[in-house]
Amino acid sequence: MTAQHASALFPSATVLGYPRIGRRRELKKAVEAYWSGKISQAELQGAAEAIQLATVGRLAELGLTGPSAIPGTFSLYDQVLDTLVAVGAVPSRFGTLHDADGRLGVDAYFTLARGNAEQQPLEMTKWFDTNYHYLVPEIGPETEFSLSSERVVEEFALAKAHGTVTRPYLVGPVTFLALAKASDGAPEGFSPLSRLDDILPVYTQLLEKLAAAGAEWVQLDEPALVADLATPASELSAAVGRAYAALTAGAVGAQRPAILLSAPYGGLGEQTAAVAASGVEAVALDLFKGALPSDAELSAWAAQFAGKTVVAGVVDGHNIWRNDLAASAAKLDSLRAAGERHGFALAVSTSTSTFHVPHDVDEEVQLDAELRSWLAFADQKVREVATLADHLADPASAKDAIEEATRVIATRAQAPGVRRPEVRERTSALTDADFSRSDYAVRTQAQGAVLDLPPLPTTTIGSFPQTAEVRGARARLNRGAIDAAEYEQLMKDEIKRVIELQEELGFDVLVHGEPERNDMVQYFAEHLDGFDVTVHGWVQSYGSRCTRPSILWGDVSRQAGPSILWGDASSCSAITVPWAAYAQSLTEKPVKGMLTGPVTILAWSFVRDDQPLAETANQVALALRDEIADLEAAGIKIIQVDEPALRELLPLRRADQAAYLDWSVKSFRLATAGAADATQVHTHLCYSEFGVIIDAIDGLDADVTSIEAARSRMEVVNDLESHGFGRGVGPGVYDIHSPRVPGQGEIEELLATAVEHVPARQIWVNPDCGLKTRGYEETEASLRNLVEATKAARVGLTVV
Ligand code: MET
Ligand SMILES: [Zn+2]
Repeated sequence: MTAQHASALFPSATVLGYPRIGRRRELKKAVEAYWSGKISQAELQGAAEAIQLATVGRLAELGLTGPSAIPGTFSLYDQVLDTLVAVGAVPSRFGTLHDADGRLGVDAYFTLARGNAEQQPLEMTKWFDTNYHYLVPEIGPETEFSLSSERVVEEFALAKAHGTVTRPYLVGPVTFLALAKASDGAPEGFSPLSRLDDILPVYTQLLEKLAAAGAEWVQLDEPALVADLATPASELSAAVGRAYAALTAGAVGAQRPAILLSAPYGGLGEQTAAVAASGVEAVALDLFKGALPSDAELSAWAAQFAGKTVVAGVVDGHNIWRNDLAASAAKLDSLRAAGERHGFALAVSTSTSTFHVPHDVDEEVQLDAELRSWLAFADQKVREVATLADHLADPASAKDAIEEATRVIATRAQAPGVRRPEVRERTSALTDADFSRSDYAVRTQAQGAVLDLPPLPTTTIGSFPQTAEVRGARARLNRGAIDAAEYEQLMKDEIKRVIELQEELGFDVLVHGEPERNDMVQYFAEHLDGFDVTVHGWVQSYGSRCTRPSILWGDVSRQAGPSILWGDASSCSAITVPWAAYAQSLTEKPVKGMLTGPVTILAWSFVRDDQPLAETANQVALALRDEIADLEAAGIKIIQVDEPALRELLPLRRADQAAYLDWSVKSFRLATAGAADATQVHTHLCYSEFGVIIDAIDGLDADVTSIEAARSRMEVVNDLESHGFGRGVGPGVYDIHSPRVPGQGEIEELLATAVEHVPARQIWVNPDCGLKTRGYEETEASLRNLVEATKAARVGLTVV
């Protein structure tokens, strides 16, 4: 057994992180007000501090009382960006963002996140298998590292001044570099992880400052260790060894806080040995997604952690179902026994940060009380963790709470709507034929006869800017201030405006603009049985952007009853048909019908955990298949089924990926395979790491696929080329995540790159994603440039 470190004891209960957007999205409001010049930097700072202090107060109230039990996981925008500015790793393309004192201030921080007139922002991509997007560091041989922001120290000092010693959080050095991309100028094959030795001194310096400020523990987050990334596993292990040898070299207390290395989102697998061998004082393991070793292997596994604290993440931080406390207590009991034999201490935690779930179920008073009793949001999870810590201290004290959880979970299984025979009969009767369309060649011909499209057809991804009027109309409908007929008219007016705008701009394939959709998943959830929606259940998606995932708790089908909208037409159970049909009635050009695909509906909802995802996906797919049939019957010739989340649910371990891709691709095919040959099926995916799942995308068998490409400067066309992707594809030429208007010349260049790599007959021209969050002014200017650039690109183009 190694010597016990002279560090403070780790608290018995903690969470790995907490929502930072505020219970009423106060951070979103403050940050956006700052961006638009409505509040000063000091006011923004005041709002940020108020959220941090409210969090500390709330977590203490919920039972995180010991020193260092409360994580300092606040962020103004993104935790990877926080770490990037702390170590000063500004990509050289931004020039000088540091001030005269070598600091990166708030404006530099937001420039990296949002870009400026000359520079695109940092690329954004999904954080592990979640719907959270982080900013991707760009690291090259030229990147200079220097301590450039002490925000994490200041945040710690703020809480301390108010009486609480928190546990500061940073993305660990291995994960920070493993998630970085090579900078533009870096030589071929350059690996950001090769800069590890250069970044470590800055972390050491920061740890020293934290210790000086009184921090007893720091949390270094290393989720890269639970995923199979491009970096070989042996290199990651070696990096963990080097990094934590350096970071633990100083004495705890005087030179650094004790270190909690956290590994959320899955099991450490073969990285366990490297982590256990490192000198860190505590390790947080995801024991919800990851598993405890079998009884036979437990002892050898446990022996590795001698002298440390194992922080057992037994409460899922990533979904909203009430924890099976009895099962968690059993895991903890066997861990405790192992810990007693092998000399490690034990603490209880969530498996991941809870910022993937909303704040508090008790806010959702409109939900059925029974459904509410099945759920645990962040605050409830804190209580669950505290209960389990009580169990470890004194089993009798937690007995009632554990039994209550067992009882509630049992009632859920029997509740009406959870299993409906008519839905299950349909999914169990499916055969292979239900999953396939005719050959692509046959379809292209049939579609060509119906659609008369120019080369490089232009279109958008579906949504147009959601104006304050549109959102206001929906709020008034919900309040009862206007009736359904009035609301319907307002939406129709908006659709008409959007159709006229697209005609005027010269688009080839139009959209109705999706004004009636508060959210692309929630809208469907509201029209399907088996779902419920929340009022305050916001979670951060990126920066100030939040989504409100729906709750998929029962068997899914289209609702049988009439909708409150569309008078007589409502006797059918259609979700989108009347809006699409209305839009089509206004123009000769084809209007795309817009659906959200089954995988995305699952990924962006909180999904039932009581059956395989494949079964749930097929239920949703059948509902969409019914909708497609109704759209065709209403004269819609192009139908887009968005699957922006296909990549997101991809398991982090390679060994699990094939099974996922099989059911996810099949569910999309099940949704779309009922379409006639002449109906052109589109899909939309919004991320740029296309290469990873290109076979799956091919497997979707969509006629046209639009994807993100502008932010990553068309890198995706290389993947398309090397794969020999043969169907229609629209690599986005306008990054809608930033307010920047792309110039016509810039778009022409992107298109030139695209047609160099992919046959022009396959190319579509479109933005990266929907325009919902943009303002009209910048959108119109950007779309005008897009259409004009396309016209220029068509000149002299030979399409074969
Ligand atoms: C996140 S993907 C968005 C697709 C949707 N059709 C839209 O345009 O908003
Ligand atoms: Zn998108």
